Amino acid sequence: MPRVLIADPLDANGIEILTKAGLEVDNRPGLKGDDLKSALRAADAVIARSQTKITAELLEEPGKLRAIARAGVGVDTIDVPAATRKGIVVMNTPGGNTVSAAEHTIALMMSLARRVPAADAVMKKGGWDRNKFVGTEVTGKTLGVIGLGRIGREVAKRAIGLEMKVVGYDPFVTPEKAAELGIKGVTSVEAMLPLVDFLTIHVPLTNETKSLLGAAELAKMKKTARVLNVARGGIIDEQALADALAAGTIAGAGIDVFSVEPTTADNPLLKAPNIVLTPHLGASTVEAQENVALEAAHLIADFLNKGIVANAVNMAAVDRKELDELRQYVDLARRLGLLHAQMCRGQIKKVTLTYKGDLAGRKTKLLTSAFTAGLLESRLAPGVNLVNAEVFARERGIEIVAVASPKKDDFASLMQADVETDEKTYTAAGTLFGNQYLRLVRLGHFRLEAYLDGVLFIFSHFDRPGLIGFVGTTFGKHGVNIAAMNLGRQTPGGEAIGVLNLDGLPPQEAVDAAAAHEHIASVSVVKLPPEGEMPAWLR
Ligand SMILES: NC(=O)c1ccc[n+]([C@@H]2O[C@H](COP(=O)([O-])OP(=O)(O)OC[C@H]3O[C@@H](n4cnc5c(N)ncnc54)[C@H](O)[C@@H]3O)[C@@H](O)[C@H]2O)c1
Ligand SMILES: O=C(O)CC[C@@H](O)C(=O)O
Repeated sequence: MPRVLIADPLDANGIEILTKAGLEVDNRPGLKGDDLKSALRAADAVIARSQTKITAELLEEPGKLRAIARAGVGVDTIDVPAATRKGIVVMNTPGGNTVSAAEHTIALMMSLARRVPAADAVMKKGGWDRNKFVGTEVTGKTLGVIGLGRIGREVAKRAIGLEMKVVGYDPFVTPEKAAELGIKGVTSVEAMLPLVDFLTIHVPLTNETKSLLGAAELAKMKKTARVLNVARGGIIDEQALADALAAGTIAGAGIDVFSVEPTTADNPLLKAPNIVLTPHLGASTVEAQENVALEAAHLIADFLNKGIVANAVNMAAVDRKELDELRQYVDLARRLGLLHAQMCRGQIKKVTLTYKGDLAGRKTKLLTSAFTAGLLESRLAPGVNLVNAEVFARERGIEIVAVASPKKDDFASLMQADVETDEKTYTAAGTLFGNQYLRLVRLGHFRLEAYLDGVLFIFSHFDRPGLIGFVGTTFGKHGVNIAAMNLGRQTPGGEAIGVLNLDGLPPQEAVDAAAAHEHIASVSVVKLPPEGEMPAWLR
């Protein structure tokens, strides 16, 4: 029974989905250090919220772990490159907490504008001061939104409802699209800074967005402006913000997220004036927690039970229907990769995969990954799969190019793989006969129809009478049975290729004896999985 570790508190409905899906649930939120490490190794999948940081160190020996689901949006709490290298798929649940995060942003804005938390604290200490807490209206004020994705747009929609003017910046949203949303698009953060009364940030934490708002940026804002961060700690430089608040060059801040969580006593924002703080509560509503828990549980159950990959941040999505339709082609792609790995001589530089005919319109990213996994799996330690194959190829300096060519030639669908090494370019192409039988239909410039399973003896030769008989007799002498034979040639008497499907691996003496024939130019023995045998990642 596959096991799922629940690393952070998860809504009970999510746990129920996992149990009903026949999965064993290891519900131990809050594990740390070695306990977390061993729980991760013993699990097939893990569901985490933002408290648990899944680091490269935790994934060093991943054991059985195959999937990580983030019950939330930001995957900055997971070392995605490390997970990818280990072949672990990382999925998230965007959308489930969008409304909650947007509403929390508005809550912080209104709290700041009307100084609600400060007044509340004074009253609870017995005070009654009606002059100290004079606020500001938001109506007619300008809100700047950095990041016009799901949450940024929901915040903008609510701000428009509050009769605010909204300006927005997002490099992936055109000014026309922004205008459709009632937002005035600007072309840079700098252009927005002097205009706004409130500024809110809704971008992921990346190398590019780290310290997006530092001392220089804060200095460009109005002294009366207030800033909000319900995205990620570190996007606003905390020391620079604390200094600006203390100097009064910024009027206030509402902050939900911090560079170190839980915050430590030395966080400068804890002592800053005019600031409203919440401990990463953007997604903490009954509704959001139920949404993300259900979504994460479904993602994991579908992945472990059916091989469906959805919302993955490190591989192409694969739905059930696509997987069923493409499974044979994925198998074909991997086998072509395995074939090339065993035939190619020299250092592999570049792979060009051409998807022809009907295949051109399909989800070929999956096939590209499968080919690459096949190409690398015999050369690397076990663990190469659809998730990490292309990363490994890139790291080895192998360029992978995929080309779609809808024009049909001899076959309705064809996958051709050209592998360029420092010695020559090797070509092989395959297709499915009757939509299920895998066939090798091109090798170099020869056409053939060979099986793509078991042991293949491939020999390029000159088409001469008696040569095929010689090869058959040679293998016969060594007790090797030939199950099938396929020949391709261009002209009678010219260059030709032979592919024999053997019932077992031929002894080296038989191979050497065949290779010694004066009209045989080269030989390769290729071992492929038996027909229908697929790796775990494809079953
Ligand atoms: N506080 C919380 O509890 C909480 C809850 C949910 C999400 N979040 C955070 O909010 C972030 C945004 O979530 P979302 O669902 O809106 O994500 P999203 O992917 O829908 O939107 C992010 C937007 O940021 C834009 N962007 C990226 N880099 C940018 C840059 N340098 N400048 C301007 N725009 C840039 C992208 O184009 C995208 O449109 C998440 O990454 C997550 O870290 C926090
Ligand atoms: O786990 C949480 O509650 C926070 C989630 C939030 O930060 C997110 O990125 O979705």
